[in-house]
Amino acid sequence: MDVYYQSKILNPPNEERMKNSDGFQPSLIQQNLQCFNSLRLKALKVMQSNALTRSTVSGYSSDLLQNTHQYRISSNTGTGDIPGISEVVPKKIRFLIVSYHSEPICEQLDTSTQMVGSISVSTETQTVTLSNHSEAATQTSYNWIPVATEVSATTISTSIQTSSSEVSDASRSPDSGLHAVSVNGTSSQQQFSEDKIMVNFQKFKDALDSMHESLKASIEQLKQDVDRFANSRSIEYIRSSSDLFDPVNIKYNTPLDTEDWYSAKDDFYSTSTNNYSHDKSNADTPEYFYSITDSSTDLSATSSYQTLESYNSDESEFYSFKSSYESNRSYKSDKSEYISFKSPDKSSTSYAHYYSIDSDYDSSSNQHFLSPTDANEHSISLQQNQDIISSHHTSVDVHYANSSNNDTSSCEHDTINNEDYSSFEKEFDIRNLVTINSFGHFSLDNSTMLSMFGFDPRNSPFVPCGYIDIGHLPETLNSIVLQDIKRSDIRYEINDDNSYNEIGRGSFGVVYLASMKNIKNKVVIKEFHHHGVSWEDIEREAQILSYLKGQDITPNFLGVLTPRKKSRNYSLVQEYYGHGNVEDIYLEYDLPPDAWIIICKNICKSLFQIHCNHILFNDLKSDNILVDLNTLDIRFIDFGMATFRKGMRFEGCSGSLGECLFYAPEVREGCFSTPQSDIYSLGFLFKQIIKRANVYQLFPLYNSCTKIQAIDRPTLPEIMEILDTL
Ligand SMILES: Nc1ncnc2c1ncn2[C@@H]1O[C@H](COP(=O)(O)OP(=O)(O)OP(=O)(O)O)[C@@H](O)[C@H]1O
Repeated sequence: MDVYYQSKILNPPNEERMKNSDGFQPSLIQQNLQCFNSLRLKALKVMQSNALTRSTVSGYSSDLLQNTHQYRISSNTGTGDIPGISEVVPKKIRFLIVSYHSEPICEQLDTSTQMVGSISVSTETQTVTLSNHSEAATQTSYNWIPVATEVSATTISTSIQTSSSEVSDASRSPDSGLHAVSVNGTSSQQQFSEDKIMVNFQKFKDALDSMHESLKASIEQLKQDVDRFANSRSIEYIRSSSDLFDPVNIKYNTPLDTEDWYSAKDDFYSTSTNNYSHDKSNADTPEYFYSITDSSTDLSATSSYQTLESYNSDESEFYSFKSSYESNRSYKSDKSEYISFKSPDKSSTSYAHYYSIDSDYDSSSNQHFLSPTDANEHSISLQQNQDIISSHHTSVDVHYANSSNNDTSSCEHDTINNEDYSSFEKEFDIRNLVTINSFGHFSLDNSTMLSMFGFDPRNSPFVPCGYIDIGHLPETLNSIVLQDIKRSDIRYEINDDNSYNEIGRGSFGVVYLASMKNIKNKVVIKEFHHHGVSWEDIEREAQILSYLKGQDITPNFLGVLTPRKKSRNYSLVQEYYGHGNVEDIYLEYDLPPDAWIIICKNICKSLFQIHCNHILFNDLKSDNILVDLNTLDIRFIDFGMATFRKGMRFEGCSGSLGECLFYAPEVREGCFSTPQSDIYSLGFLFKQIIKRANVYQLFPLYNSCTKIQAIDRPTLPEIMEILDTL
């Protein structure tokens, strides 16, 4: 107590101190906060403009091969069950990860589960389709407007599972496109009774129903706007997708240059993800096509793309595809109009369109021109962007009409075969072009994926959760060189009985107090048990500590101490910090609630910064957080479970984790951890602080952070916002 009150006078407020501290990087947090805020603002704006009063839906997949699924249905009334929260947390849309699987979900299904329904969200067609498989083919489609257009996928398929009888063949097949039991926010389907799942399903349906009502008017409005654009040069765009998700062909009359409206819906992954998320049974239908009709010249052309086969492994992805361009007759290139397909990002442009037929490619604006913009240009060329493709093969079949007439029956024929990795270019005479068909395959390796996306969409749970990739994160931390500490520089503190002064003991080792040459503060030596902890584990923890060094997240990390005897293990050396861990503090000190609130804020701030560095802590509990009672600042220790850029998963030991209640339920069930699972553990810590230190203000936060469904847990910026009001 004394220490605390004294500190209030002697030390500047914690925030000031952090700002002035050398290593602290406010930009990291600020940029991420900006990202969160812009997503939220965008969402709020859409909700307001659509008069969404009750609920809305947003969802996206950030994965090319269905591994990571982002899905959110947020009912604004849904937060009402937490006392006080509905006032504090206004209508918001959160972007939380639901589940993440590195292999097809079917492997995680118990044989006693049966698919009872599926939810498909398609940003391509802007529909949500609910299918209830337990009744005879009930399927309902809803229109929607994606609220977050920065990252969105074409289609997300989500299945609802429940416990009973057999898994259907469709859901077992890795290629079925049905995956991720995300409705409950986790893949822990066994944990829910059938009733509960049906109730949840109903809740989803209700939420979608009301969303549908609210959005209907704005969709109508959108259509009217588009119609208003139509002018005398009537070009008809017929846009369609697979009938599975879009039973209605949308027909719009727009002038050719209304590309903004058109491309607004072409989100980041639209063309690419679209191809991977459909059911195999749909393979005969072109999965993606544009059909363009120019009524003034009677020209029509169709461009289509279809994935024939795709798979991924740890090392690479492989796609085989068929794409074609077909026009009803040769094109009279005396027009200056052009149609452009614009993607917001270079990588998606190359990815989605490199196989399409380009007359021109403007890399600065990322535009592809399907027809020449200049009357004198009569050629188009096939291009591939070499940068992103690590292996490639394409064969192209080209048909020309005889140049003198438009008789397609007497076509000239040209075939290109490309077997090597280099880029190729071939010019065609567009005036007589009738069809181009190309078949091919390409694969992307991991490093290519990283260079394209800035993160590996199959691994990183951070970007989908709203954390941006600031600067260039390294792919791994393996290149960090660890500081070797000289044993002669260390002096262990000795007890009266000549034993080393042991200040802590955990499952992985013993922590001794010592002093070190040239280091003013005391140091701690964390010596790992000889058995059960490998050098690789120790090295990984040390690399994470080095990576976070200087950011005031951990006690100052000094390096690694090599054992003198073979019977001992390596040790990590850190500066001594604070007055004990959180558990020690609530057991030994009687801090007032407002001091605890400050400690909680500091914990959240540090955890947020850990996440901003794309690290998951994975072991958040009271004895892994040290508190300085002078400043009420904190430091995280024990990064033995932490992971960089990816989630952590307990392999096959869900039973033995029964005791570890601070782990999120989805993690206990064997799913990969995410920022949201750290938040569950944070909620569990709040609960302990409430119980041990009587800080009842934290109750609503404990409640929301420990929601069973990861999607229902708040994000760290939201938690910090609430803590600021306490
Ligand atoms: N830098 C430090 N400054 C002060 N005390 C420390 C420091 N590092 C560790 N300790 C003390 O030692 C205890 C055990 O440390 P740590 O959690 O790193 O060990 P562990 O073997 O990994 O434990 P666990 O069983 O939780 O995994 C801590 O709870 C804390 O009380």
